[in-house]
Parts: sequence; structure tokens; C-alpha cells
Amino acid sequence: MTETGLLIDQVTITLAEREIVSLTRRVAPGNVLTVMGPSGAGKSTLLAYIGGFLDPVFRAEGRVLVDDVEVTALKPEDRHMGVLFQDPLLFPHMSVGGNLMFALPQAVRGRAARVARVAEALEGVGLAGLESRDPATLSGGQKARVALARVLTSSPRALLLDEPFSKLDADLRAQTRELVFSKARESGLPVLLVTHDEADAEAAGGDIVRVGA
Ligand SMILES: Nc1ncnc2c1ncn2[C@@H]1O[C@H](COP(=O)(O)OP(=O)(O)OP(=O)(O)O)[C@@H](O)[C@H]1O
Repeated sequence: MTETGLLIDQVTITLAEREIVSLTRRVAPGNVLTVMGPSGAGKSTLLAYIGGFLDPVFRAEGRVLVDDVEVTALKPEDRHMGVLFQDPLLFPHMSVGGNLMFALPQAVRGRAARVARVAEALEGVGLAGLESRDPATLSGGQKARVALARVLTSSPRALLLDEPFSKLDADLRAQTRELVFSKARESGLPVLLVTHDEADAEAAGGDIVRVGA
């Protein structure tokens, strides 16, 4: 039987013989697994291993599967995981539309179809018509939504969120996380969320795993 979603299978990460983190979990499509723990507990390290960009100073064992396909040995770009960090990391030399166009899979062919997909993605995050804007002119909340639209445009199979709401003030934080979780549910994406914030974990509505001391 095909097991959909994200499987973190007996993943153990060590640094100089010291175990940093160890976990086995499945995240079903549309569900969120929240990883909480004190600073230094290994939350970002775990997320980096799953995304394929773990610093080689660490030693890691265990498998990562997406929709029953093992991705452990693949490069980050071949894993089809959408990653959001604390900073939106938009390309500053490209317009908002350019940022999204860059993420759009090559399989979407033809200028008109590509332009339409970008417009649709911006509309989906409440930013219709902002294609030509310079990212530097956007508010923090708008940048976070462009980053979300860009990630969704790339047709990911899972979302990895490393404290993506932590720089937003309380109201904006609540709005942005609702948008992210509702988009993930709508798209049937499994989500791994790393956060310090109990309200983020509660809003995520899924399982919570606590790592570290
Ligand atoms: N590139 C690195 N080289 C050596 N040690 C590292 C490296 N990155 C992280 N560490 C160490 O690995 C451990 C886990 O770090 P990690 O960043 O995963 O923690 P975290 O739980 O995400 O913390 P925070 O909440 O502060 O971001 C810490 O002891 C950290 O000092």
C-alpha cells in the first residue's frame, strides 16, 4: 500500500559522537508536525537533514520519504520540498513576479500559461497585481506572503517551515500562519514546522514533538 505524506524514518543526527536529535514520525498530507524545543535542541538541524541541506559537520542516519519515495540521497532541489525560513529570502534583483516565475517548474510551458500561474499564485495569497513590485518596497507581512506564494508555485510535495513567523508582530503572525496552514491543507501538503512559539504549535493543530532537554 502506498503511504502518502512525509516519513521521517529512524533519523538520528550526531555531532562529534554526541546525539543531537533522533526521530521517527509520519506526517500525513495536509497535516502539520510541530517540532518544539529549547535553543540548540536540534530543530533546525533536523529540518536541514529532511530538506537535504545539512551541514556536513553532522553525521546523520535514517531515511526521508515523500509519498513513499525515498529522497534521502537526493539533492535539495530534487526533493521537491518547499522551505520557508525566518527571513523571506526573496531575490532582491528580481521583481515579485520574477521571484515567482523563477520558482515555477519548467513543465509549465508557454509565456501566457506561466504569467497566468504567477498571477494566480499572487492572488491566492491576497497580493493580486503586485507582479512588477520591487521586493524591497514590500512590508514584512507582504514579503512573507510572496515567499509563501513562491514556494507554492514550485509545486512542492511537502513544506518545511523553520520559524517562518517569528519576525512578524502578533496580529500579522496569526494571519500569516493561518494563511500558510490553510494553503497547506488545501494543497494536501504535509508540513514540518519548527518553532519556539506555543501559539504557532496550537494553530498548526497537529502533533507536537518536543526535542532536547
Ligand atoms: N554548522 C554547525 N557546526 C557545528 N555545530 C552546529 C552547526 N549548526 C548547529 N550546530 C550545533 O548543533 C546543535 C543544534 O543546533 P540547531 O540550530 O539545530 O538548534 P535549534 O533547536 O534549531 O536552535 P534555535 O532554536 O536556537 O534555532 C547546537 O548545539 C548547535 O550549536
